[in-house]
Amino acid sequence: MPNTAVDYLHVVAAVIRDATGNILLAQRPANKHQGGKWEFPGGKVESGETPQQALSREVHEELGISVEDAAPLIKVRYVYPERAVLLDVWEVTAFSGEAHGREGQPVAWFHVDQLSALEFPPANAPIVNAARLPAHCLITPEPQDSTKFLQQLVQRLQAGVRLIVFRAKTLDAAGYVALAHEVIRLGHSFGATIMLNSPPEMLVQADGLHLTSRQLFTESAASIRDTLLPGQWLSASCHSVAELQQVAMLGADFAFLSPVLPTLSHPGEEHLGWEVFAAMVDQVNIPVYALGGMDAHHVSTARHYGGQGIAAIRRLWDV
Ligand SMILES: Nc1nc2c([nH]c(=O)n2[C@H]2C[C@H](O)[C@@H](COP(=O)(O)OP(=O)(O)OP(=O)(O)O)O2)c(=O)[nH]1
Ligand SMILES: [Mg+2]
Repeated sequence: MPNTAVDYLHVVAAVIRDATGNILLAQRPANKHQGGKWEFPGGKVESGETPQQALSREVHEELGISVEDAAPLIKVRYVYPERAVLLDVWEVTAFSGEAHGREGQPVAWFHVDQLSALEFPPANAPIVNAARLPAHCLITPEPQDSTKFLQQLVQRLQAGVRLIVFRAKTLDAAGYVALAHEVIRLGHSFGATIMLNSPPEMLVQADGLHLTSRQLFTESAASIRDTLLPGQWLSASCHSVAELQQVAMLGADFAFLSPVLPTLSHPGEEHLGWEVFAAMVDQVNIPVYALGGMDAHHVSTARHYGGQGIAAIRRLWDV
């Protein structure tokens, strides 16, 4: 929860990707705060600078490259004993020049899967998650016919979907397990991350557990993180700041916040709108996907308002 009484030092940091998706990291000089650890290049915003100007300046000073395209990725507040920082993280998707450590610091390109094995400053866990997570998340619609469902799933995987919450409320336990087995097998053949709602016997093969907002305040939720294997993701659906804060408190890795826009399934229902979405996301340090009325075109808007990207059911399924 952001503590407004604290004076946060505004720091910009860059998740710089090359054409293959690898990420550029630098090692903090030993004599600096959090010295020796890997970091996303960046530094303090100087007075009179916009965050984007500070980002371009820091990246050029530290790496000798020019930022050509950048978009907000995540904001993280963290209170160290020595100082409180607001890490304002941008994704740099286009740059010119050859990156090198201009201040003598080691720099290296890493595959995203290598990131979780590196030592970062303690504030960085949500940034690493945001860097690893895609901008789109597919929540599966209720399966009517298993064969057709799996064919459509393969099409979505072929189209590039890499994060999927497999949800099926109408199947019985045996039906869910049987279909989950196939969803995991197909998803993994594309390198996709498959999240399940339940049940535990399938969870060992899946990449994580997704909680409904109703499950967030139950007794079992408090220790749910401990029931997962190392490296498995925990996520949840939210509709309020209280729920988002609970998700962060449970140690979850990401959340969905809905409904951001009017939906086809609940046309008359009240929705948050982008400004409220942004204000709510700003209260927590975890990646948040906008859900409700979203399609693939809303990704840059979602990022602009502080989101990780968009999550959708029908509009990512029936394309
Ligand atoms: N750049 C960067 N800073 C981070 C990360 N994680 C993290 O906790 N920090 C903290 C460490 C520092 O307290 C602060 C960045 O300040 P800094 O001293 O490196 O800033 P700077 O590059 O402007 O350095 P300087 O000119 O003052 O030497 O943010 C990260 O991933 N990247
Ligand atoms: Mg720096």
